[in-house]
Amino acid sequence: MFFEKKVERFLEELGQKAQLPLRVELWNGRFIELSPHATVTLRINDPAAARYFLHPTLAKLGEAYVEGHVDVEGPLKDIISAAEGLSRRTDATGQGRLPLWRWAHSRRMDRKAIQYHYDVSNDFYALWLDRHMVYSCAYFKTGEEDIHTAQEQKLDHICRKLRLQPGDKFLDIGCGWGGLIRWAAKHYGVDATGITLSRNQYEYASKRIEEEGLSGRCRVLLQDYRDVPGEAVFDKIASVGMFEHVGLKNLPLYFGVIHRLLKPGGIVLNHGITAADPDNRWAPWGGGEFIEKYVFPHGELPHLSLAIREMSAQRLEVADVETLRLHYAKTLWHWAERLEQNRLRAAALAGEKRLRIWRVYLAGCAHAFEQGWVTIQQVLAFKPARAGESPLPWTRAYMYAPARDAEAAQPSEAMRLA
Ligand SMILES: C[S@@+](CC[C@H](N)C(=O)[O-])C[C@H]1O[C@@H](n2cnc3c(N)ncnc32)[C@H](O)[C@@H]1O
Repeated sequence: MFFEKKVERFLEELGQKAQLPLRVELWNGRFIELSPHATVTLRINDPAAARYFLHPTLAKLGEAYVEGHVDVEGPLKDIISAAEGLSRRTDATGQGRLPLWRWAHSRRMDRKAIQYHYDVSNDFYALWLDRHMVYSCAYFKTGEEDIHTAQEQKLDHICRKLRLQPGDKFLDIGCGWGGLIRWAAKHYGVDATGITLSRNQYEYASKRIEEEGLSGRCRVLLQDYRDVPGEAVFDKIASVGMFEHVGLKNLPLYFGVIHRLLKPGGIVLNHGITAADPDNRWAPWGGGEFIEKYVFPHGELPHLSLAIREMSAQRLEVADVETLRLHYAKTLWHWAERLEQNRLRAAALAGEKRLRIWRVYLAGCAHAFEQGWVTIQQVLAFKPARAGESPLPWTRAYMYAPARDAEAAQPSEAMRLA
């Protein structure tokens, strides 16, 4: 009883101090209005759940919702802003924690983490991803495009940056449901191989490769990046939304594998989320803890400077960096809204708890990118062949060539000193 009163008082005080667009409905039917213009209703279902609100963080609030102790109604953006507002009351600075320990990232540990996130249900992912099932930041040219167009633009952007040519041996590390390998084989005439640790993705991608008549020049393997054999096998390598799973400890190993697999003069594009914090701190206000516990177990984000350092240490020469932070905020809002529109079906396919996790995660990450708590870059690099040569042209014009198939036929000249 004392506890319940304490929570009621805490929430009332909060209402006076913080202007949050929030109406709280308590387990006893009482309402506490935190603003005269509330757009979000938070229902606390039982007094025991009040413990989440004494020192709220994004992790605790997310957990209260995922475990069914609270329900929430209102526009997604307002819900996430209100959650941040509550967390700011607990900790004004919100500084994320330092990665004091580092996960071992053994093959077994990584496989289990990947299965947890990706082997949910292909139909569940199909409800809110685009028609190619691309599960990474899209590329917008106006910001008005739908998610299907923006993802196709992203696939082209990557293929052009890599200067894919007919006959190139192309590897996509962490290929997901195979969107990029199918696109590259179909439109750029490459021989494409994708690897993934998710059986669901492997089965889905294999089926679509066959259905689209790409067998023979496009394949997917169920394989860990550490186990791809050979040396100087590929002309071009992409890794898109995958290196977040590698772990800080294994970055030298990961970039070392890429260096081993690339032919001299070969090009790699590493597209991945990075920590905004230069010391690789987790996302603030408990956001990182929620992701670790419920979404991407053992994911770790390096700051861009560390990513570039580790690439360079493995003798990959960094040529170009593009930040896509707001592109990812927009992509995530698209996914979150599409999931909202399909909530009933999503719960039927993946279960109510998973739906709740994904609602928090998609809207929460959209907010995190919007606020600059995390960011994302495409880093283009190459394995130098000879001094005085680069496989890339003098200008960036090649990245924006108008027609993919025409460009593939007429590549621009690579840089070379006479
Ligand atoms: C966020 S998804 C991105 C998928 C795809 N690149 C896309 O853009 O749609 C991450 C991918 O990385 C793969 N992955 C993670 N760790 C891996 C590892 N150790 N070896 C191979 N693939 C891995 C997962 O299986 C998954 O396919």
